[in-house]
Amino acid sequence: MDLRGIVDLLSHHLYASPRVYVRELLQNAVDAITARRVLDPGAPGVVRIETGGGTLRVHDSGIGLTEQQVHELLATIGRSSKRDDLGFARHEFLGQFGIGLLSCFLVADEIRVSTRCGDAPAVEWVGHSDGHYEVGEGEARAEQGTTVTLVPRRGAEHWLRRETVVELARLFGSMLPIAVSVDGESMTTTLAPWQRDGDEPAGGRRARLDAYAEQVFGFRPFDVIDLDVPAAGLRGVAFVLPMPANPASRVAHRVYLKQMLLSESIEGLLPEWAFFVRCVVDTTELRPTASREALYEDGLLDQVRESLGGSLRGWLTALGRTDPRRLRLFLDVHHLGVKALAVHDDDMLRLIDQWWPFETNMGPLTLAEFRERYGVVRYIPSADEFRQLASVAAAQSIPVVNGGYVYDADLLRRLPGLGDGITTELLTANELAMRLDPLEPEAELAVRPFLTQAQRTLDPLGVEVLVRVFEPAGLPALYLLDSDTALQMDLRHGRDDADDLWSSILGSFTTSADSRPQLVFNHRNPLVRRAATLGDEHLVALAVEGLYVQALLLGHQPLRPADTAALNQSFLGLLERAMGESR
Ligand SMILES: Nc1ncnc2c1ncn2[C@@H]1O[C@H](COP(=O)(O)OP(=O)(O)OP(=O)(O)O)[C@@H](O)[C@H]1O
Repeated sequence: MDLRGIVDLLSHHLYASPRVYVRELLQNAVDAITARRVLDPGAPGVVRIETGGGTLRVHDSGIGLTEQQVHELLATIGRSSKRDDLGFARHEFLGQFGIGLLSCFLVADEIRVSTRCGDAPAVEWVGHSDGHYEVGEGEARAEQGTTVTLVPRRGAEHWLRRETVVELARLFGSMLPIAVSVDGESMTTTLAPWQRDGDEPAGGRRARLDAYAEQVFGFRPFDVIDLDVPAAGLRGVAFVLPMPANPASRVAHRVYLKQMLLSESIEGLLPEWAFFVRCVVDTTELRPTASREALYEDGLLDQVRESLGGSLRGWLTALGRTDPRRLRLFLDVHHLGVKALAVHDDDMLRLIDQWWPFETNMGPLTLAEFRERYGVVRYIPSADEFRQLASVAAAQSIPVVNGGYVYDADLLRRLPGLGDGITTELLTANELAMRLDPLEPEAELAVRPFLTQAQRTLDPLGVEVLVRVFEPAGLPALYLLDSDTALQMDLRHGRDDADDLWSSILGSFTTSADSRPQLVFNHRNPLVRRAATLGDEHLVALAVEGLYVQALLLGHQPLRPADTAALNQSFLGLLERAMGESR
């Protein structure tokens, strides 16, 4: 068979980079040692890699191959000694597909395998990338095991250089339980992040993990969370990011399979909401895809995802119980993620309820604190409306929460679902207007002429005029526009400006009720009282327009061209009157 097509397939479609050849060689060496130790548990376990001299040599003290196995296993694509009689991957091995050795053709033109199994004579197999191979008598080997020699392809020599091999052997093999060396230098670390050493001093493990996260992920973790899913033979550590993460960004984790690095960028290991951690895990049971760069989506992976999500949730709730100050610090950075989660998860909603300070018109308070002080959780679902109403509501002693930030209105709506007799209530501009005190009948009668004239002045601007008594007395008028009315106004404007078809479509959304924004004059305000008793109609009109625009500005409302015209008219008119009088 001509292997060139197969090599092309592997390099362009299966493996992300030729660097995986080191992983595949290490993996075969480790598997061979595992196989030998099944028969002889005390057998040596070393992998020595040598560079230089124009080739790369990988020696292992593994089980080796007989001549018959060489013919059967090395000369046939897809043949593997690591599957059982039924064709299932055998649990103790890393390999299973019978194609890994071919990845060496990504960097080599020739692969030589010199091997001895037990007392059988040594054999040498030489395979070429064009598909032909020879099998012959091997050089005598003092030790049982295998040496794989790669003769580089032209242009691929750099993949076999010492520095590259050291880097790749460390990357893929540093956590292996078997000693790996390159030109005599050890590649294996003493302790993997998920391992514990009884002799390690208190705080020593945390310092070690912090250093690991900094080196591998580039950040000093806010905290570390141990992960353990026995069903998947999974152990690991989740590092909590110390900075906000974009919930939409790809979250990739480092996954080891039986302590050999599978990939640095495995997605889908955790639930989507867990974007605030990066993990390093080792698993014995999850299955890799043939490229070994992703995990096979199966029921076990689902189970792992759920269980790891549970560990993160458990960490969060425990933090709330044991160290609320740190939980607050965590929420400062990751509240968006936790809120996203709380939209569907009661435990997280409780956490937000207890620990996340909301903006309220009585200062920042958690919802639990708010309830304790004021009972009903009254909230305004839009930040603009909150800004408009907060101070007036406060002056009437109506405490209210700003539910206008991302997820907040959803969370507030869900809050009563937590039970414990929690009640919430929406506060709209209209409701606030209804809570302002009406005038005594006599006073009401006295202001009627003023009200009629004010209404006439503001009719062209589409505003309804009211007079009420409210705090603070220093505020002459309040502009109230709730979101429903604002929508209706937008639709009406759109309908007036649009062509027939579009305007009939918009018309079907507008309600027949004539909802207009309201300007509420404050009868407690001395200026308003004076204006109400003025006989001078022109001056009243100027004052009403001026107070109207001031109320708009206080309510952070945008000025339409008609509002700006009213502002000019009132300002210039009042100036003129003032100058005329002083003349
Ligand atoms: N160093 C080695 N010592 C002993 N046998 C080996 C060695 N390298 C390869 N083999 C044999 O060659 C077979 C094919 O190896 P190859 O790497 O192509 O596939 P695999 O390891 O079985 O599976 P995968 O494609 O998943 O890596 C192995 O199943 C094994 O029997």
